[in-house]
Amino acid sequence: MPVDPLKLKTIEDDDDVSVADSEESIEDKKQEINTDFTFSVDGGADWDTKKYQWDFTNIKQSAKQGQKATLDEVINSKKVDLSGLDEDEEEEEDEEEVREGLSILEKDDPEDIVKEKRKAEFFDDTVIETTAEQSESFTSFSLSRPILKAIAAMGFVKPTDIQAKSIPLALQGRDICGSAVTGSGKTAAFMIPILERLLFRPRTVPAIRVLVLVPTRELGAQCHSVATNLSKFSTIQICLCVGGLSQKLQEAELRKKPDIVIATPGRLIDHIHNSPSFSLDEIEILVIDEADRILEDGFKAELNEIIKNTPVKRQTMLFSATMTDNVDELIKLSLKNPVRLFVDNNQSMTSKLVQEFIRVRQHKEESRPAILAALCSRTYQSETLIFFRSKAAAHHMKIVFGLLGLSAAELHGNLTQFQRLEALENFRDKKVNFLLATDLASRGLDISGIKTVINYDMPANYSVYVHRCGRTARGDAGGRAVSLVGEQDRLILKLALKNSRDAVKHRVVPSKVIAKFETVLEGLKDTIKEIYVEEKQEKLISNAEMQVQKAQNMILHEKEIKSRPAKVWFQTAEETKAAKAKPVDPNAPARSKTDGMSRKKKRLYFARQEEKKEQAQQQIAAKSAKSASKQKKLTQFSTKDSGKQQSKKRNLFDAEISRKKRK
Ligand SMILES: Nc1ncnc2c1ncn2[C@@H]1O[C@H](COP(=O)(O)OP(=O)(O)OP(=O)(O)O)[C@@H](O)[C@H]1O
Repeated sequence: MPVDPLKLKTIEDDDDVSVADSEESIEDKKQEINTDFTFSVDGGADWDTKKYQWDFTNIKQSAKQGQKATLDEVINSKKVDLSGLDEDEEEEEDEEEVREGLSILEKDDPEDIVKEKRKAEFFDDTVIETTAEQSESFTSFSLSRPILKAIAAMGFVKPTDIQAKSIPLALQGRDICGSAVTGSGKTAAFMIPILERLLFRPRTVPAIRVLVLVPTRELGAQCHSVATNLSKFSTIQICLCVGGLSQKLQEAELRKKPDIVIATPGRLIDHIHNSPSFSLDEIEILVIDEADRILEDGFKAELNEIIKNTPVKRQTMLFSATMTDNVDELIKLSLKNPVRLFVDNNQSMTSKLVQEFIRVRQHKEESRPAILAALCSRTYQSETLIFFRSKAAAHHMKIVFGLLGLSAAELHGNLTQFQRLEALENFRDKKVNFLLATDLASRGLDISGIKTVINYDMPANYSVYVHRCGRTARGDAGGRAVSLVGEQDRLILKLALKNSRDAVKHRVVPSKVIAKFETVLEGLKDTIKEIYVEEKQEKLISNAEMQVQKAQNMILHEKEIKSRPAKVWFQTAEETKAAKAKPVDPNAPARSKTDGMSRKKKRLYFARQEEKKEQAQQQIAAKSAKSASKQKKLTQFSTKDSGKQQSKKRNLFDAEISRKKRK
């Protein structure tokens, strides 16, 4: 297969690192290649004992700290005593199989056949077998010593499946669409071959050759940490360009032309337009991590702008646990003969994950805070990550948890970058037992030791559910995902059941326990109000202080400030607004019925669609039952039985979630 001759050399079997770059000085070479090192399979640790942990110490230094957190002090002074609340009632846990009746989710759309045909034409689906050696050791990829040494230092002994499959192809310069379950090592799957190829870069003229796009700042920081560790025995330079960190420092780093830039789309575009001399003209490898997220509507305009600025002749690699293979979405990335590497069934969960569901009845929606408080006080008391749909809900619960004496950090977009990184570190280092987060934390974050993920409310779609749950049960570790499921979440529940590999559980929090916690929370209402008032006052004071500081700066440095060039953004304010309102691409596929709907409306819409499908199926079943009864005229249904049928129809949700099979 002809591969585009990229400037970055592709490693062939007979290539030798020591003669690769005649321009490098002997000192450089010594630094890069330590010939004493030999890769040993016993040298590293396995999943459980691995040494590597991300480190944000340097990154935090360039993040603005913002106002000092006084909230914790206020909450602590108002804490309540919960002792005696969890005396007698034991939480029930019912094991059950709830998979029956899921056939309605089977695809029977004739359009699928056309789609499959297009995929077959678009992807290079030649089966690429991984050799036994490639699955057993990193040495089989002919990697250079500095890379092997770093891999060993990180405690990696054997490549994971996605690594074994993607490393040889990426080394050949092939375009890749890669998917494997959460926590399966996708970052190293693209970073190892990139670093290996960079060892062979021409050194005389520095250039930004690799761009890694990530959807969130935290994921960027984590990816930067992995790349820095994997390249620590080389001279490869890596720059992190994400929002919330000092733009000035980033500009200075970019001027030095680092080999790799890891960026979030917004900050990258800011640099393209506002940092003199920065461009993506020399990019030879583009990686889009969490690609399905970056291909979503929210990032569409930004992605188009970035792609427009990168050379067409490049290697492109896309990775995600829920990777799209929708050809329409991928075509605009001008992939060349891409290989589809779907290691697990795309959308599937790791087999180490236990999923539990707690039903929240429609008239009991307001019990969610009490259910969560009960779960976290009694059952999941540490190493628990809790997801909320909104920043306000996560923050509210942070106050509630504080008052209940449950140590928690919050992670969402209303915090400064410094606070966000610190929250992550505090949770990772077990300084707090709970992390209360929005979907900002749902993708990619790798925090070892998370035992439980709780979905306080279900996300808008199933792939977000997969990513949220994927924060636990990573690598070889086990984990549990506990979800509070309301009437409107039936579709996601069904998909979760359909795609789960093992039994799922139905957890019942005893109503007496919920009632007790409801009473406690009711008693806290006034205190919570007081805290909000204090918080608001604190914010007003700090805003006023900021204004004063700004005014002082203006007085002192007016000339310099006014002479700064005005910032440029690739869209006008109107265009940004319009982009949010309608698809930017005139050739984009027609809007789906749910486009523009709020998440709540979307969920209701999907639930209603599901209901309609079910009703249609039930009608068909009823019709065939009727015709069957006609043939056997003597058979009479008792009124009791038909009553049962009726109630079964009405309570299909009940049947799904609470059909019990005690073990
Ligand atoms: N070959 C390996 N051996 C042991 N540990 C590994 C190996 N490769 C990666 N890891 C570790 O596995 C963990 C998960 O890796 P990573 O975050 O890259 O997963 P991922 O597949 O990108 O997950 P997600 O889909 O959630 O983003 C990390 O802690 C990483 O250090």
